[in-house]
Amino acid sequence: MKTIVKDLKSTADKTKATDIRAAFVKDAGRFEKFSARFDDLTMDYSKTAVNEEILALFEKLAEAGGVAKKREEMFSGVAINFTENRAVLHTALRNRSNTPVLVDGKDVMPDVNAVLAAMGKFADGIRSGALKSATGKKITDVVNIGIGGSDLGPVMATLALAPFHDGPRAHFVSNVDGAHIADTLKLLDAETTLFIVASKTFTTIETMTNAASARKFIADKLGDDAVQHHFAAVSTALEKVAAFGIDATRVFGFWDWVGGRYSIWSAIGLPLMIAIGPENFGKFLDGAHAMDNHFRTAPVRENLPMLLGLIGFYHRNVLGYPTRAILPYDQRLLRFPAYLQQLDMESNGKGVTIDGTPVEGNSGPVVWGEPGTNGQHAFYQLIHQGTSIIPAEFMIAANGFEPELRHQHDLLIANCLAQSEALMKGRTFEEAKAQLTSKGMDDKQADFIAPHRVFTGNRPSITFVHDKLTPFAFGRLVALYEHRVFVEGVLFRINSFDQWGVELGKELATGLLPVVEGKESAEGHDSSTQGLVKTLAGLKR
Ligand SMILES: O=P(O)(O)OC[C@H]1O[C@H](O)[C@H](O)[C@@H](O)[C@@H]1O
Repeated sequence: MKTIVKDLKSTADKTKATDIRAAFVKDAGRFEKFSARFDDLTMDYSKTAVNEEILALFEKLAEAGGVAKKREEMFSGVAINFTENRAVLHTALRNRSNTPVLVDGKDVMPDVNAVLAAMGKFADGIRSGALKSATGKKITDVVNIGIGGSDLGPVMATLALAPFHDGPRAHFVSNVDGAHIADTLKLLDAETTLFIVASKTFTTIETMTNAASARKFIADKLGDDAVQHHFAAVSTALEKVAAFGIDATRVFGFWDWVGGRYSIWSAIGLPLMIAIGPENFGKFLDGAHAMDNHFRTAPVRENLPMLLGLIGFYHRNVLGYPTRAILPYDQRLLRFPAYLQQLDMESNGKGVTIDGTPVEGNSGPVVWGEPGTNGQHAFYQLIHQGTSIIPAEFMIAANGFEPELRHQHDLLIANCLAQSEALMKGRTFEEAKAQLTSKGMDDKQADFIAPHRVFTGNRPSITFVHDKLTPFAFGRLVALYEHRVFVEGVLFRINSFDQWGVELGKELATGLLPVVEGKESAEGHDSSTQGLVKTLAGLKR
């Protein structure tokens, strides 16, 4: 591995791989060579610092890193999340071929199918009005109460598939800040609202606190007996759900081999299913399954998640780029960057390898982004001319859902393509100066202004193009990114599936609550924390 990383460095230098602009001038067939296709999904990575030699080294890197072996282990239920002794089987949740998947010798597929069927029945009941509120009314609003993986997936996906949303209105409450639930409840009629309490562990303080507030909302308005008609739950901790008082027929389980950030395919997807219907939810699973099969079988050079992961590793650990921007040219993918932040940063933000030794080089990058074109008018300045190189990942559909607004969609496409072209090509001093003088500026003034209008170019980007953001295409896209994170994690030699880094803050918050409430002294905390507690106490009313 180490020698291949070194070879990648020296080969990138020797072949001047980062001069992407020159590579395009030299080779008119660059797009054909450095793009890959899976059905209608095209991944154009020709605007990154790759060439034939680098690709050959990518193949070696994947081999030396043991990616294929780990991939098989993941798909076949080996406990690759060894710090928690768990299998990693979100792929079983969308295993539409229904081939057996064994965990400790037991096929998990019958349970997966049973929960999916129960979700479908419940979703249909809510959508049709057969499952009524306590006062016999049809449910008009569904509120998902969850956080992290129990929120980001459903909220992101429901927005992404808005054109298919024909069920009750969907709302999402995650933050423990009372403002979140208060602002949501203000919009709702208790009589026609269903709450879904979504928590893998059913202990997460934010979710439990919001669930208690929601329960009070129903009990105050409709009485205690109404609660059972207005709540459902999703969890792996079924006994804890029972203690909360949610009727067993409205509880949908999943399993410890589903990581929170990989749980949208499980019962955590219930609010999405209620919004778009079980059939469309099935198509969403189909798309992910298609990507799973592609990832599992396609050779490295044709394998989209493999290529995406290898390029990600190359950007981070060979070229040293600290962040990457996710820039969907699709307003409905508004929350996709936030979703990928959890998927990627919670998975690969680790400092220790699987051997318990410090990671050599770097692990996962900072992931951030916003949909285009909004980002263009906010932070693209830095991506184009700032001092950090930020690899960008663009995504665009050939077709929107509003044929009458085709002209707007074409404008969206033009913007997306223009950005990646501008990043790659840039603008030289001579070009900038010529532009100015052609507009009548004198030579001296043009010399003075032109440096500010220079773009270095050679800024890497990947562009994904597909037909349309259908449930199938969307499932495929999410699974693509999951597998990319997997590939990078294997190459970083880390466990991508635990999240110990989240724990410390949680522990300290629990300890600080009585201090903030004034029941315990702040003694023993550092002077900054003590000072802040005191300042806040002074302002408290
Ligand atoms: O679903 P829950 O058990 O409530 O967990 C919600 C979230 O909690 C923590 O922050 C974990 O790090 C996340 O991975 C998880 O998604």
